[in-house]
Amino acid sequence: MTRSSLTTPPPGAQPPPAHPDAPSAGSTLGSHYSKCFGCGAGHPTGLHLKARTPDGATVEAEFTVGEAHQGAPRLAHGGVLATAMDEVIGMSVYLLHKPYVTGRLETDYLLPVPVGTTLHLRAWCTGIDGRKAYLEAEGRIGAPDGPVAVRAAALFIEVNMEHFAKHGDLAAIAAEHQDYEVNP
Ligand SMILES: CCCCCCCC(=O)SCCNC(=O)CCNC(=O)[C@H](O)C(C)(C)COP(=O)(O)OP(=O)(O)OC[C@H]1O[C@@H](n2cnc3c(N)ncnc32)[C@H](O)[C@@H]1OP(=O)(O)O
Repeated sequence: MTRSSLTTPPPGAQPPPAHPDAPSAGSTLGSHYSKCFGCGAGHPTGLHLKARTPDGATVEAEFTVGEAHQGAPRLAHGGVLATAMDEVIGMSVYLLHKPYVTGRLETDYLLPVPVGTTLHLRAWCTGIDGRKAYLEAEGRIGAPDGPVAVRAAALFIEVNMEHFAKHGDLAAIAAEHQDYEVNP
């Protein structure tokens, strides 16, 4: 991964220990919002990612590239692939058990991804430094140990629920999302 200094954890930053209330090894992770383009089951044209954590530290999901995801004929659009990486990384911050938003997302495209390909996505945290979470992800073609087509590195920033109240719709989160205390 040719990640920049902005997505590289500073010296000494470590992945956090497992949060006691975070999903445990073997858990399925629910969608954080039914209309989310990445994971919402209620989104008519979204990616509908369903994630799980095999070990409490990494998150896995699959994304099958369809007709609606093309850039060049029969090939996945790079922005759609970046969205899938953002989403699987976003799901991995579930394990931190705090609300975060994407601050920066860097993506390497290593192989073209034809329509019909199932990408096996995996994301994990590489370090925490204050409000900053450093995360990485990869998408492998056809199998969990298939060739790597996409890699991403990201900086997520911890926010409080006021972020969603001020800029979005906190009530919609409160109605669906029970993992965070919405009125601390
Ligand atoms: C509970 C429901 C969960 C739902 C999850 C949904 C997730 C999403 O939708 S993400 C959507 C896309 N992302 C966004 O919309 C975020 C938009 N950006 C923002 O709101 C703000 O810029 C935000 C919150 C990231 C940071 O603002 P703010 O809280 O004022 O913090 P700020 O002081 O600017 O930054 C904190 C630190 O992060 C660093 N930082 C912030 N953004 C970046 C960036 N893009 N690149 C590098 N560093 C950054 C700052 O330099 C600062 O570092 P330091 O502490 O060393 O000085």
